[in-house]
Amino acid sequence: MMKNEAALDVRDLRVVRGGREVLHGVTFEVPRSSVIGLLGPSGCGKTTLMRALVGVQIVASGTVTVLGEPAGAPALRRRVGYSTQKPAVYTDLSVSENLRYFAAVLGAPRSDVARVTDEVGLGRHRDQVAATLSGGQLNRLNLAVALLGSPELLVLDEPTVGLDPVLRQELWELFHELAARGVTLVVSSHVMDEAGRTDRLLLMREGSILADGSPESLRARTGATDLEDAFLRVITETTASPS
Ligand SMILES: Nc1ncnc2c1ncn2[C@@H]1O[C@H](COP(=O)(O)OP(=O)(O)OP(=O)(O)O)[C@@H](O)[C@H]1O
Repeated sequence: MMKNEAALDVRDLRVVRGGREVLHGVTFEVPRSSVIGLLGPSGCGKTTLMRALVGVQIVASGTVTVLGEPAGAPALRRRVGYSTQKPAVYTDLSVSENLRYFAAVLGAPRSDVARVTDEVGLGRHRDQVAATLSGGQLNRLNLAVALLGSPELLVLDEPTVGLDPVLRQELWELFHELAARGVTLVVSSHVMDEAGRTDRLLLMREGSILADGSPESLRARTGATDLEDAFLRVITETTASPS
C-alpha cells in the first residue's frame, strides 16, 4: 500500500445543489496522520465538502482524490469512515447489536465491536436500545460505527455536537490518538473553541476556503490570540481586498 501519497487532494471542486453553486472551486491537500478541522458558519458548505470526500456528492467539476483513488471508488469502501451529522443507526437495536450489524456489513472483524464501544466510552450502555440513548450517546454510537474496520480516513460531521466538555475533550484525545496511529481525520465544527485542537484548519465561508493553516499560523497571520477573532479578521481581509 502506498503510504506516501496525500490523504486528500482536492482540486478546483465545484458543487451545485438545488440549482445554486455551493462550492466555488475548492482546492486543498492534506497529508496523512493529521487532524484537520473544517470550520465555518452554518450553510457554508462543510457537509457538502464532506459528502464529496466520501464520494456521495455529485460534483459539477474538479477532482477529489482520496488515499490515491478517486473519491467514492469501490477500493475505498473499507478505507474511509464517515459519520453524518444525523445519527444513522437502527433505533430499535441496542448499541452492540447496531455495531455487530454494521461490522458484518463492512466486513470488519467482530472484535471491533468491543474496541469501538470502548473508544467512544459507551461500555455501560452496550445493551441499551439506541432509541433510549441521550443525544450525546447517540452521536457517540454514530461515531463508533465510523470507527469499525479501522479506516485510514475518517470524515466526521460535527461529532462533538451536544457533548459536555469532558466528553468533547475525550473525543479530541481519541482523534489525536488515531492520528498518531496514522489515521487522517477531517472533523467539522462550527464551534471555534474546537479549532485550536486541530493540527490544521480549513476555514470556510460561503462555499470557499478563506484560510488554510495551523491554528498557530492563523493566529500569527491575523495577530489575533483568539481563533474566533482570527476568523473574523480573515473575513474582513477577504471582503476588503477582493482579488
Ligand atoms: N439538498 C439540497 N438542495 C439544495 N440546496 C442544498 C441542499 N443541501 C444543502 N444545500 C445548500 O448548500 C449549502 C451548503 O450546505 P451544507 O449542508 O454543506 O452546509 P454546512 O456548512 O454543512 O452547514 P451546517 O453547519 O448548518 O450543517 C447551503 O446553502 C444549503 O442550503
